[in-house]
Amino acid sequence: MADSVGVIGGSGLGELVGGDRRPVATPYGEAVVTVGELGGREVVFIARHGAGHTVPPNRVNARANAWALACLGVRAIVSTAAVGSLRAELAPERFAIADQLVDRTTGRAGTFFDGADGVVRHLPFAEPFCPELRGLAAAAIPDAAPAATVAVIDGPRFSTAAESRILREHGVDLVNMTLCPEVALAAELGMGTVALCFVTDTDSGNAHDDPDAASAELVFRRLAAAKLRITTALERLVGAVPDSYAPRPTIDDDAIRIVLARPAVP
Ligand SMILES: CSC[C@H]1O[C@H](OP(=O)(O)O)[C@H](O)[C@@H]1O
Ligand SMILES: Nc1ncnc2[nH]cnc12
Repeated sequence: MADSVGVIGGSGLGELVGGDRRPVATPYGEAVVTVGELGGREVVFIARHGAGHTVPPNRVNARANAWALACLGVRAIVSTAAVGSLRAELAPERFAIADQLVDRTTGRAGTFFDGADGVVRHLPFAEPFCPELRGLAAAAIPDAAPAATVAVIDGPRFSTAAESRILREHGVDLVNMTLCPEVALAAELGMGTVALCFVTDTDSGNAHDDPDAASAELVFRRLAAAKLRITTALERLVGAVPDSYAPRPTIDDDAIRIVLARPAVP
């Protein structure tokens, strides 16, 4: 049987597939998954912020989520991310496929290889997202910008105008609060990721009275209005992942096996 595709739903996608939500105990605490169907195939769905957006970005248990998906046999992860845009050409309501990350988060548990049991590995991360999955996404969602550099900030507050300007001057296209360390943790467990970004706002805005400047109210309103578009794009992308999909080798299998054998805590 084909491997399930993992789907991590971001803001606005607390519920996506029918099926029972069930807790999975992991060494890092509980993950909540729903095994269901999307795009004609079995998916393991995780709502990043919980079903009712009760988990803020700085408290997402990304290690528990990645560990649960890997244990359930997932090899490809398709995620969604609401993003603020720093570029006029990436206007609100556009899709973009992330290809680079700038990690501006602090203090998040960002690795499975923290040396606790003597297993130390260093993830190659020049290409944080899986090129094969990005190519599939670009073909499946032709109106999406095919590449974008995303800076990930701690949140939950949005950026100041100065922070936003500095990111833009440093070549960043989009801003988000959750893709780090999620993408690296998935790669550490041998899973490939593609992130479908949906532009909800212009971050701190292009003028002091920019109506597209970020606010949670605006982000949720735009996500709600676009839910069908986002779900349809996800279905296409999930349906495009071939049964033969094999992630790029990242960390050696022995080390991954050791991480996945760690005892779950109830
Ligand atoms: C609700 S405003 C900010 C919130 O939206 C994004 O979430 P996600 O990446 O899960 O789609 C952003 O990262 C923040 O968590
Ligand atoms: N402007 C922004 N900054 C960070 N995360 C976001 N998610 C949606 N819009 C955002």
